Amino acid sequence: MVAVSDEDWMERCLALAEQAWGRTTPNPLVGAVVVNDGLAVGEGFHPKAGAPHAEAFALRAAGDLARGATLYVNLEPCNHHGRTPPCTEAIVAAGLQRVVIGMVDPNPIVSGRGLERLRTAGIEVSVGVLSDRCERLNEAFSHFMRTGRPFGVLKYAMTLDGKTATRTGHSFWISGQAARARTHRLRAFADAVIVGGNTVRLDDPQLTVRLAEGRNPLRVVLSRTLALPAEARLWLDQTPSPTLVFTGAQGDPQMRSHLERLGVEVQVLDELTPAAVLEKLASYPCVSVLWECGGTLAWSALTDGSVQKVICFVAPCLVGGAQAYTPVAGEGFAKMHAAMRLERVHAEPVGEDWMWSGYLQFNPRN
Ligand SMILES: Nc1nc(O)c(N)c(N[C@@H]2O[C@H](COP(=O)(O)O)[C@@H](O)[C@H]2O)n1
Ligand SMILES: [Zn+2]
Repeated sequence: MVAVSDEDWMERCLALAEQAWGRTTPNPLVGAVVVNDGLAVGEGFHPKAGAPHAEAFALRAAGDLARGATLYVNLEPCNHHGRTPPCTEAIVAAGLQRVVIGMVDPNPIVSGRGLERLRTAGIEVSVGVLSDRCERLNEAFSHFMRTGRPFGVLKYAMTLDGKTATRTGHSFWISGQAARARTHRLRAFADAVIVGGNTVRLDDPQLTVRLAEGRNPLRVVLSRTLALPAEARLWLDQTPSPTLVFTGAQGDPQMRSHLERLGVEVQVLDELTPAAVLEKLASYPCVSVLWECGGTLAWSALTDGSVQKVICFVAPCLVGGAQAYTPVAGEGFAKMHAAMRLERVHAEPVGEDWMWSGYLQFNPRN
């Protein structure tokens, strides 16, 4: 690879890190490159939690050529004994001259200590190369580290007249193949995909990754009453990944027994709210969740701080009808000035559709 600037090498780190997309939970996505005399002499990425860190792979590949070289890595090297030894010690021992870092590690047991250790050893350290891209790649990890709660992404597809189904509830398919493949890539990253009982009744979804590379997420259903179909693909086929149902005290006991007989775990919460569900999922650990639910649950998740990012696919078609199927329903606001506004908004074409994404403005849980 011909690369000349720090940014180019950091770009390579990001590409390496992405090779473990969806496989590192609860750890971040990290890639590293050792560059000696303008040439990459060692590369690596963190493949999964418990495995060596990206820096360890890159240093191992570089061997003696690491001496006097520069290490590029998108996250601050760790300086703690976790499941693996501290990368800072390996970097010092390998005799690197310079370390270029994309972002400081938000993990409080690392944050800043890795930089300090390297500088104390006389290594030149530069921080913040392609920092926006590095932060975005590990936005879920950063949120989880800061708040202890999973990063929530609300994803939906709608027609140009703002509907998520026709007046009869038919919704296959709103968006085209490319947008659906993009959704599957989001699923491959999320630790859990969450829907409500209505979505199970209406769509009988599988919530698996079929149009992209990657592993299947935990499949989660929220249902206050457990008024659910006895036969649904989420319970009849649990080979792709387990299904977990959350209900409240008024959940139908017969349906609960039926689901449990099929091997579905049912958890009863005193208060069935999106925030309470995320609190439970945090301990799995789920670092990120994808809300693929209908409008009523989407409203609850948005208003109780369980969504940090919104991704909306807009399909160039119109279906008319009343307001039955809208992406966000619930009580709604009375005045426009109360609207939840997104920041860092981005729009791009995906096949014949457009994908809009943005982040919810400050909320104590964001
Ligand atoms: N810089 C860096 N490179 C990697 O490849 C990493 N996986 C990390 N992770 C940091 O270390 C923590 C995990 O440590 P163990 O794998 O359990 O030893 C993780 O929370 C990050 O802070 N960092
Ligand atoms: Zn490390």
